[in-house]
Amino acid sequence: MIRMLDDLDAEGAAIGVRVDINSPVDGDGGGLADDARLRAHVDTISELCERDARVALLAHQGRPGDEDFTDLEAHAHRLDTLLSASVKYCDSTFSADARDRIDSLEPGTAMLLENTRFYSEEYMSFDPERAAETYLVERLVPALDAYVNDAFATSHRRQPSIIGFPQRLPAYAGRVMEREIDVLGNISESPEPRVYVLGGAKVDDSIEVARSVLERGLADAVLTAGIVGNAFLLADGVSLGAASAAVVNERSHEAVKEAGELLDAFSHRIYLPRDVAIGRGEERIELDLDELPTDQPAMDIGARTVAAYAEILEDAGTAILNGPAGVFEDDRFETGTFELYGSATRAETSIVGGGDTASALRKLGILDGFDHVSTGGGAALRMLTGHTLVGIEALDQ
Ligand SMILES: Nc1ncnc2c1ncn2[C@@H]1O[C@H](COP(=O)(O)OP(=O)(O)OP(=O)(O)O)[C@@H](O)[C@H]1O
Ligand SMILES: O=C(O)[C@H](O)COP(=O)(O)O
Repeated sequence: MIRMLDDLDAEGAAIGVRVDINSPVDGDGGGLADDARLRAHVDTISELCERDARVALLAHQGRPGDEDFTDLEAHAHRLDTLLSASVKYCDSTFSADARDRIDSLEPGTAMLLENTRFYSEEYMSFDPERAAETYLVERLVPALDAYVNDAFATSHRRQPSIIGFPQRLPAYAGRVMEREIDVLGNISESPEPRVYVLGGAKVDDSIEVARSVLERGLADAVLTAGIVGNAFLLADGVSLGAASAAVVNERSHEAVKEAGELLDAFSHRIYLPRDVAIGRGEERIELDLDELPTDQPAMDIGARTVAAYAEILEDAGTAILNGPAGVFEDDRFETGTFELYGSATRAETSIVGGGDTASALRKLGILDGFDHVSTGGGAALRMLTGHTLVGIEALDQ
């Protein structure tokens, strides 16, 4: 059974709370370019502070070697502004100083510990038992009374801060985690017909999702768009042109073959774009499939595809969407995503996963129309295929 915050005796307790505030950062100076993930955790942190807990926040930012691999000072300042309780910053994660500062936290206040991935163990994969023996867990456990996992978006990772602490401390799901489990953990119970829209650039991941939901009978229809749609068109023998084929092949060598296998097995449940949009100079030009190939890459789905997909989505019991329909960052190619996702909001229930997708919808101003916008990318995709996550399993004590 997974225990929730309601089960936690918070008053005066030192609570380690794992959050996922991994965010886009500004190139210069390491400021935050988007604080949506920080806002998502406000409920959990505020509630614990209001209940007089002493909150030690654990989080990562970026991956070692990447430009967004930064310290968490800016995150702490932003959380301090977002919350009515005070949030301090500690520039180490489990040093003696960090432990002393946890010990002297005032009830009703929080402190963000340094980027967990500054320590190499946190960027490795462990079994839960081994994760519980890492330095991070060993050193912090004596300073903590309980652990809360609110980092749904990282809970597919076998990392110590996710799966180690529940081996050693009473463990609870935070409010973000609770909401995500409620919606994504019961996907097979959601209203039918269930329609998955798979767009974006992660062709291999999306094909894997398509395979899984079709084989498990979770999907009544899979609508393809973005580079994923182009891979399916190529697999169906449509001659898109060398430029589009190169974009697909750059992403994956196996995609067209695997998409072809899925089409052989499930052709009646997989839907392909009927037209595409390309750029010529400043202009957007839509081409039907019989007007192809073209020397320009297909950057969006066209109006005929949007209309056909909208009919299916508006009748859906559940619409589950991941990945934009086109290169939404370019004004000429945002309409496919805007129209397609707009029609999905008219389904009985609409669920969106994927960080880029959420930021596309925020840019297009249609994010509020969805019933559930997951904080997770890879984690949400895994749940949407009917699997659980190691971090959630670890909470099941
Ligand atoms: N036809 C296309 N050609 C080139 N790029 C495309 C096309 N369609 C969509 N994209 C690109 O796909 C990217 C987003 O895809 P991605 O699969 O990463 O989304 P996501 O699942 O929401 O993200 P994440 O899982 O990282 O949170 C966007 O940058 C968009 O420009
Ligand atoms: O952004 C995410 O999907 C999560 O924060 C996990 O990050 P990771 O893919 O670097 O483990």
